[in-house]
Amino acid sequence: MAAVSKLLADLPGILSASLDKYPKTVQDLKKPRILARLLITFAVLNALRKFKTNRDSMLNPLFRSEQAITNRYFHPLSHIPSTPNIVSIADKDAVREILVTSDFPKSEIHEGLELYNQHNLFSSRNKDFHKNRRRLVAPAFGLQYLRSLEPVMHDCIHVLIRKIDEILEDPRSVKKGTKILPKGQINVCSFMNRLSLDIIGETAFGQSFQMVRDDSHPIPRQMAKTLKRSMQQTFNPWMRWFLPLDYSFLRFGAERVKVRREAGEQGKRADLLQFLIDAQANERANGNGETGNEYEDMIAGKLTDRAVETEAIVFLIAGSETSSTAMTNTLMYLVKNPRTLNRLVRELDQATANNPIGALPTYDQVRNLPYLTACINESMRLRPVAATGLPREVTEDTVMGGYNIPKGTIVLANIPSLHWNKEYFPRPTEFIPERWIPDESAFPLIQDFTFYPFSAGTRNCVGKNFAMMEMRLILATILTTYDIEYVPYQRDDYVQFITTALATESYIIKMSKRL
Ligand code: HEM
Repeated sequence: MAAVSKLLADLPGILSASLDKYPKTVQDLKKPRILARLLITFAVLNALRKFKTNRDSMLNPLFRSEQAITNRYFHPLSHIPSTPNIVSIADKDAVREILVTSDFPKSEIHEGLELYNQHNLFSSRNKDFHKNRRRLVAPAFGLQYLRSLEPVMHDCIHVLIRKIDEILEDPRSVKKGTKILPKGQINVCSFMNRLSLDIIGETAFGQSFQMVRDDSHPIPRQMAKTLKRSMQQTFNPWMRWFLPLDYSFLRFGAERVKVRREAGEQGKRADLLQFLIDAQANERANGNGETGNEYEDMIAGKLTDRAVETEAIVFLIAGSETSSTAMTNTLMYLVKNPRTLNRLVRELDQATANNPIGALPTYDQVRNLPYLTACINESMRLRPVAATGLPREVTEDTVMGGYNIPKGTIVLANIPSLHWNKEYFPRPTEFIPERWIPDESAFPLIQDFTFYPFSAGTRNCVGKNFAMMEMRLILATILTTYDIEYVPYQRDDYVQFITTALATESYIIKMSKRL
């Protein structure tokens, strides 16, 4: 202790000595000393605060004071070792082993998505918890239940069509402060993002964010900022000292659940939130509800009130940018490949030929269209949402692809490399939807376990059916309502924080109403 206090006392001198190499005046000499003192005070205060939060969360695993929610000084990755222990794997058999056969648990990095310091379906590494929670939540994404969401999705898509029409008519009718594009041009990246937020808002919280209409709801923006910053902090831990994370968007989830509960029988509607509330009520009625021991309830995956709020927020995080990026990418590949675009439009026109004017394509009309599915698959092959791969932790010494992998190693199922491997996908960088249609493909049949846009095994995407339904409905509507065309000279590179998105958050295409 004495040595530490001596070091602290000497530090300003040590720091300022290096800064003072060429002091000019007495004032110049003092400045670095003051700065050094300030920095040390700041560091000590933060260390104390971090220690306290750490201690609190160790004493109570469900530590959930307002401070823990809104200002997480303790980050689960703060003790990650600095030596690299990650192996990136793109061999199809090894990837299958990681995700399916051995079903290795998710890596520590996923804990960055723990909310209220509790496990949730996406973040948890605890297999028992995950099994129990997934059993409760998965039926919400069954095809039967999803069908009841079609009218909600249609309502949101109608708003999109109205908004696009408005902008095509008058390009200045965008939100104040947004760049006004030349007449006939639409930023589809922005609209796909806003539409998927509205849909998940409606289905997971019973309320659209009205992002398509107004683009001004604070919650999506605040959430995106926090998650982005959280990922930046994972790789640059020093940022935690200066930029605390703002988790106040969690309150939105809590408020929406409260509103729904208070509305009682009359407020019931068929959506994901109602499913969670009903599942909780069923568990309680069957005597399988919470025991009152918060920690045990969490590990057992019980649907506590907090769990209902958290899972709804998880749907918002996992189910918005993912679908919107996949749709933007598909539109981007289509405008760059007019022959493919024409063929898809023909398929959609045929499927919806009997629709009255203005009616949107229905799920029944689009769910089995081979070319539409092929185009979506091909775009997710070229640009998988998990662009940096899926990290898993090896729980015992193992041999994979002839290599010894010691316990504790992070194995990264490198999905993009797998998808771009010419052994599995000839002419891998080209957008060729025909490769997904066995009768038409010029290539050998696509092998099993080479395509993982939604991952695989126990941790595969629970929202896959939801996403496919949403993407089919939206793409079919856009392509049967508008002619679309490529706009040259724009960036289309992408970045990944939690999921993948276009770096510029913009992709512009020409649109005109079809006659
Ligand atoms: C095109 C759209 C989507 C893609 C490509 C996608 C992809 C993925 C992938 C690759 C994973 C595994 C992540 C990992 O192992 O680290 C995953 C998990 C998950 N996704 Fe999706 N997703 C999409 C849409 C959705 C939607 C719409 C929802 C919800 C409404 C959703 C909810 C989830 C959840 C809750 C998990 C965690 C499942 C578990 O661990 O049991 N996703 N998704």
